[in-house]
Amino acid sequence: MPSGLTTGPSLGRGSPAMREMEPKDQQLMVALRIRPLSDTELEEGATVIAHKVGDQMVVLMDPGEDPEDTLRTHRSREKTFIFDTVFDQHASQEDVYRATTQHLVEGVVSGYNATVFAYGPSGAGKTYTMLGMDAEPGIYLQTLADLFRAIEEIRDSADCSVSMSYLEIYNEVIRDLLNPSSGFLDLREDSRGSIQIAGIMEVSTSNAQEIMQLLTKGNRQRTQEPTATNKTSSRSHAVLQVTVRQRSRGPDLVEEVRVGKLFMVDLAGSERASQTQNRGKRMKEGAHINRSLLALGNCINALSEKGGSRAQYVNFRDSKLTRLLKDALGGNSRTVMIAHISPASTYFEESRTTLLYAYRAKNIKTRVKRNLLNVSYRIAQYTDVISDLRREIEHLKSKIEKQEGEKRVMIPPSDGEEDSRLQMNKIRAQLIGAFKEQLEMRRSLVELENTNIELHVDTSRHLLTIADWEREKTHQHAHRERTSERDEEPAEADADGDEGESVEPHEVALAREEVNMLLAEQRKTAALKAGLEQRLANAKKKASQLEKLLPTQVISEDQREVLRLLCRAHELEVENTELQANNLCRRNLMCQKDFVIQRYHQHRLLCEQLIQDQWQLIQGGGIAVPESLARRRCLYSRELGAGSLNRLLLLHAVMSSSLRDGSVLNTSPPPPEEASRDQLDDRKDLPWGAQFELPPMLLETDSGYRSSQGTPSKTLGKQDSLLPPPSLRILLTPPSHEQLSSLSVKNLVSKLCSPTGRDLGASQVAAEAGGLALSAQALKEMAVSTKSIALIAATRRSKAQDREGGGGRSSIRLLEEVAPDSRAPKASVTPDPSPADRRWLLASPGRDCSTERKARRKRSPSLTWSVQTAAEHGAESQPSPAVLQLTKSSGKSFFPPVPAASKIKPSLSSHTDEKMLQMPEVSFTFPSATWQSSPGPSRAPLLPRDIRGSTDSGGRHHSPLPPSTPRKPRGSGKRPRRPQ
Ligand SMILES: Nc1ncnc2c1ncn2[C@@H]1O[C@H](COP(=O)(O)OP(=O)(O)OP(=O)(O)O)[C@@H](O)[C@H]1O
Repeated sequence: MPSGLTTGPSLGRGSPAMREMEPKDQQLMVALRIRPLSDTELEEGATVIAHKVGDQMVVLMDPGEDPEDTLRTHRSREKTFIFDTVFDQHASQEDVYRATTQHLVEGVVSGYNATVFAYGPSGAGKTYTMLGMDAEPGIYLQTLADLFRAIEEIRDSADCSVSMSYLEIYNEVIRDLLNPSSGFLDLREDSRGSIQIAGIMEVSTSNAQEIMQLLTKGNRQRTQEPTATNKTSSRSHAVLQVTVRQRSRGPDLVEEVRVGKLFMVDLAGSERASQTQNRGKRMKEGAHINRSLLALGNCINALSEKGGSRAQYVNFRDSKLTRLLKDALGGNSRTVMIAHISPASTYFEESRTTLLYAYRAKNIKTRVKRNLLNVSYRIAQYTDVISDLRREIEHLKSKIEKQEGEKRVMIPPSDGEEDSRLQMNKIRAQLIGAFKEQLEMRRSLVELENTNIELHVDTSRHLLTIADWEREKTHQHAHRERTSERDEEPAEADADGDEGESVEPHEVALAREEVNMLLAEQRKTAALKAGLEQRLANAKKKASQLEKLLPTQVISEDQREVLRLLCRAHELEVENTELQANNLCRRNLMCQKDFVIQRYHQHRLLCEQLIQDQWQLIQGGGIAVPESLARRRCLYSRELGAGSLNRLLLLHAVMSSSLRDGSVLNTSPPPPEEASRDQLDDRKDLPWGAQFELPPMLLETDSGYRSSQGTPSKTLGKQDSLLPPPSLRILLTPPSHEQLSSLSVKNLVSKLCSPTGRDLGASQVAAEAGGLALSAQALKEMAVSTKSIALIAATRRSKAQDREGGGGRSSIRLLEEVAPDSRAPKASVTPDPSPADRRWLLASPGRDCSTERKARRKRSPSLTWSVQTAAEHGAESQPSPAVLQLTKSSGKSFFPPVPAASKIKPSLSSHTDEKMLQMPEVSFTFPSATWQSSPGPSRAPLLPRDIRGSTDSGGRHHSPLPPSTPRKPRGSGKRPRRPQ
C-alpha cells in the first residue's frame, strides 16, 4: 500500500503527540572492510598495500614510494588509521554483521532509529557486504532475521508490525524499487523536519525470507551496469528502510506506540572519471554519483568539525542522498558506517580518500532518542466506540437474519414482502458502500490538504532563503558603495569584487529551483483536491438520496436499529477524521504563520533600510526637512528603539512553539513539584486564570548598553534577534465564552508588551499582578486601549520629553525572578512613587540570587515584569535606588543602542538544532543627527536567557530565528552563506 516514508520521527496519522525520551549523544561507529584482491587486480600485477594491524588499525602503504629513497621518508604518504573495527579478506559476512550491526536490532525494536551504510569506491565490496550472495547473505538478511527473532520474543506483551520500503537514488531522482512503475518520487520535508518520500510503496511483511524475496526482486530493478572497475557496478544509492511499530496499551487508556526505523544503505561507488574510462551516459551517472557523494563528504566534514556539534552549519540540502541521510548523520539515529576499500596498489588514491573520509566521520555525533507515540485517549476512545458499534451491528444483523430465517421456515414470505426485503438489503449495501467511499475520500482530502500545507511551508522556507540573499546582496552593494565613497577609491577597483560577491550561493539557486518545483506540485495538488471535493459532493448527494429512500423500505424495528447504528458509526468515523484533520491543520498552520511573520519581518527590515538610505540622502544633500517630517522621523527612531515589534515577534514565537508542542492545550494537572511551584508563583495574570510561564528573560551586558551621545554615526547595536524560548507552559482551564473573547494573542501581547504598562492603568496592572480576576469587559477595554501600544507609548514619551525638555526615553525591565517567599505577585511600588517616578513592578519583591533559586528558575522559567519610565526620571536623572540595585545585581542592561541602517548577515546558529530556522542578524546604525535628537540609553530587544544569540567581539548579535517547525525546527530554512 502506498504511503509516506519518513526518515525522522514523524507522527502517524491522527496521532497527537510524539513523545521522545531524553536524547543521548552517540558517536558514529566506523568500521572498515578490506576485500580480497580480485582476479583482475592479480592479473594486472597489483600488490597488496592495505594491511590490517590488530583489530582496529589499518596501514595503507604508498605504492609510488621508493623504500630506498631515504630523503623522502619524512614525506611518506604511508598512513595509519584507527577505526572502531577493521576487517580484512578473512572476515566472514557473519563477522561483519555481528561486529557492526547486530547491536542495533534491539534498539530498533524498542523505538530507536538506526542506520547502516556502506561507503567506498566502486568495486570495493559494498553490495557484497550489504546484500551478499545466496550462500553468504549480507547485512540486510542477517539483520532482518534477528529483527524478526526479537519481535517474536516480545509478541506476547506487544503488537508488532514490520513494514519495509526499498528505493534508489539514481541521477538525483528517486525510484521505488518495489514499485518501479510509480515513476520518480518526491522527497519532502514535513513541518516537523521529517524527510518523507511521497507515494512510496511500504510493504508489510511477516518474515525475513519474504523481505529477502522482495529485496531480490527490487534489486533486479536497481540500476546496475558494468564499468571498467566493476562488472556489476551499482550506479545508484539503494536505501532499504524497515519500520518496526510496537503497540502496547498502557494505563489511562493511553496507547503507546514505539516506532523504530532501520535504514540500510548501499551507496553507489565513488569513482574517478579517468579511472573508470566512462563515457556518455556512464559519465553523467558518475558525475551525479560523485556530486551526491561530495555532498555527503561535505556533510561529514562539517559534522566532524567541532566534534559533530550541531552548532556547525551543515548543508544537507545539496543532494537527495544527504537530505535522506540527514537524521542518520546529524540527527536521531544510531549510525554505523562501513567503509570499504580494495587492498590493491592500483586503488591507492581511492583507498586513501575513503580512509580519510571514514576517519573524519568518526568524530560525528548523533542524538539518539526513542520515538514514542502516545495515541491519546480521545482518539483511542473513538476507535473503541466505533468497534463496539460495529460489533453491535454484526450482532443485530445476525439476529435479524436468524429471525427472518425462522420466519421464512414458519410462514413462507409473500412475494411483496420478499421483494421489499431484498430491496431494503440492496439499499443498505449501497448506503454502506457510499459511507465507505465518502470516508476514504475524506481521508484522502485530509492527506491532500496536509501535503498542500507542507508544500506551502516548504515554498515559504525557500522564499525566505531567496529574500534573505536578495537583501544581503543589496546590503553588500550599499556597503561597498559607502566604503568606496569614503576611501575615494576608483569605482573600477571594486568591479572584480562586485562580480565575485554577487555570485549566487548554490543554496539560493537550489531554493529557486525548488520553489518552481513546489509551485508546480501545489498546482497539481490543488487540481487533485478540487476533483476529489467534487467527487465527495456527489457521493454525499447519493448517500442522502439513499438515506431518504431507506425509511420507506424498513420493515422491522431491528432493521431500523441497525440503520441507526450504521449511521452513527459513520458519523463518528467522520468526526474522527475531522478531528485528525483539524489537528494536522492546526499544527501546519502554526508553522506557516511563522513563515508569514518572518516574511513580514524581512519586509520591515527592508523598509527600515530604505527609510534609512533616504534619510541619509536628505541629510547628505542638505535638503531642508519640514518640521512634521522631522517629528515623524524622531518618533520612528524611538519606535525602533522601543523594540515593541520585536517583543511582539518574541511573544508570537513563544506562543507558536508552545502551541506546536501542544502544551497550550495541556489540560492535565501539573506534576506535584510543578504544581506547588505554580501555586507559589500563582501568576494569574491571564484573563482566564491561566498559569503562564515564560522563560527567564536575558539581561544584556552593560557593554551592550552603549550611549550614543557625542558619537557621530555610531553603530549602535543589534536587535531583531529572536529565538523560541526553550519552554513555555500554559495550563489552561477551559475558558468561558467571554473569556475566549479575550483569548487572543493581541491581548496577550498588549498586556505583556506594553512598553510602559501605563496603558493598562496602574491599578489594572497591579490588580492583575496580584492575581485578581478581570472582567471580560475590562479585558476588552484593555485590548482596545492597547491596540497601538507602540504609538501611544511613543506619543506619551514625546509629551514627557516636551515637558521635561527632551531626552525622554522609556524602558521595560524584565526581572528574572520572583521572591521565593511570595505567594502571589504583587504590584511593587518604588520608594518614591511620585508621578514623575512611577514604576510598576509586576514582580514579587525580595528576589534573591541564591544558587538554589537559580536552579529552581532553570526548572521553571518564569517571567516577571518591571516597568520603568525613564523619561519620567528625566534623561539625566539617576534611577531610583531600587532600580539601580536591580540593574546592578543582574549586572546587565536590556537595551542596546537604537538601530538605523539594517544589515543582514547569515547567522549560523550556534546552539539550535539543524531544523531551526535562523533569523537574520540585524544591525542598525542611525546617523548622528537622528540619534542626537533622542539622547539617552538605547534599548535592546528582550531576549530570553536561553534563546539569546551570541555576541561577537564586535558587539554584534548572532541569533537564530523562531522555529518554523517544531519540528526543527527542520534543517531546512538554512540561510545562504555569505559569499566570501
Ligand atoms: N569480502 C569479499 N569477499 C569476496 N568477494 C568480494 C568481497 N567484497 C567484494 N567482493 C567481490 O568484488 C566484486 C565487487 O564487489 P561489489 O559489487 O560488492 O562492489 P561495490 O562496492 O558494490 O561496487 P559498486 O559501487 O560499483 O557497485 C564482486 O564480484 C564481489 O563479489
